[in-house]
Amino acid sequence: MIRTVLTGATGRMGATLQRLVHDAPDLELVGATARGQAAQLGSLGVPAGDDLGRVLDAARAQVVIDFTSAEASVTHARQCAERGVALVIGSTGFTPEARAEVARSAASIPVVLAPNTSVGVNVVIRMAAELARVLGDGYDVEVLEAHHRMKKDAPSGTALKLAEVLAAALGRGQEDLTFARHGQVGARPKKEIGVQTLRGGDVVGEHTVFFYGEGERIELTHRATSRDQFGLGALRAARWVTGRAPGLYDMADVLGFPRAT
Ligand SMILES: NC(=O)C1=CN([C@@H]2O[C@H](COP(=O)(O)OP(=O)(O)OC[C@H]3O[C@@H](n4cnc5c(N)ncnc54)[C@H](OP(=O)(O)O)[C@@H]3O)[C@@H](O)[C@H]2O)C=CC1
Ligand SMILES: O=C(O)C1=N[C@H](C(=O)O)C[C@H](O)C1
Repeated sequence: MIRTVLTGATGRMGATLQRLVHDAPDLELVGATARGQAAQLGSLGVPAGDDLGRVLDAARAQVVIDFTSAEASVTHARQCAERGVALVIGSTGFTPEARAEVARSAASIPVVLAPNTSVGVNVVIRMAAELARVLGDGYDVEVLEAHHRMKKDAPSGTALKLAEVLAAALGRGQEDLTFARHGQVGARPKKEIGVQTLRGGDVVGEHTVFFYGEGERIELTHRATSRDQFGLGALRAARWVTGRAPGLYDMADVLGFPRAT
């Protein structure tokens, strides 16, 4: 049994993961954390609280699954590194500096950092890169994402990953990404990759890549209708990362895909 700790266990993903770990034959929940609502975790019967370090000291964990926030995940990565515990991070909203801090922790433990743990989305990311390579510069590329009204970061981590992978496939850079348009923006620069955000209701997560050509367009869409696929992918990542060599990995590594970027 893989001894597993969940951070953010009271959250939307945390609640999903509690159920999935409970149902998994090869994973055992040995600890849990939350922030303001940590008192709710008492009924789990495992070490719990608002401090991952203390929970890890009591739990003899092998892996932590972390869906909280980028800020919290940086601290969690440091706490795991200090104790030699493997880590799966699903949190999004990382600044380049926060990501670099996680990479520093990953020098001493294995870390999977994945803005989207659904297998389907990762297949779409791969297909999007392939389409971009085949279609080349003759098509205008736009990424559209939609999420529930409670989501804090924008654009989604998945949309950013798609944009990064598309830019790499087309030989473009960060300077070609445009995150919003308003006012007299002028004609669309040929190399621009637009990333647009919608927020509302209970949308679990939707991403579309548009390739707009002359007289045709191609749309590649993933729609999540439940959080279970994110959770099942995170469990797959937890099994894969436990016992690995230190390093910063992503879902492409977990799924055995060649790295897109
Ligand atoms: N990789 C993927 O496939 C997916 C990624 N996500 C990402 O996962 C993250 C969480 O999403 P979601 O579950 O919807 O968010 P929620 O707001 O529902 O849950 C966040 C959880 O994290 C806890 N938390 C926040 N800050 C801290 C902290 N400093 N220390 C400990 N616990 C903390 C909260 O505790 P409390 O409630 O007590 O404050 C809560 O339990 C987001 O970044 C989201 O974008 C979401 C879905 C899929
Ligand atoms: O916050 C969410 O809900 C989600 N966040 C991830 C992201 O930012 O890409 C993944 C998923 O679409 C749900």
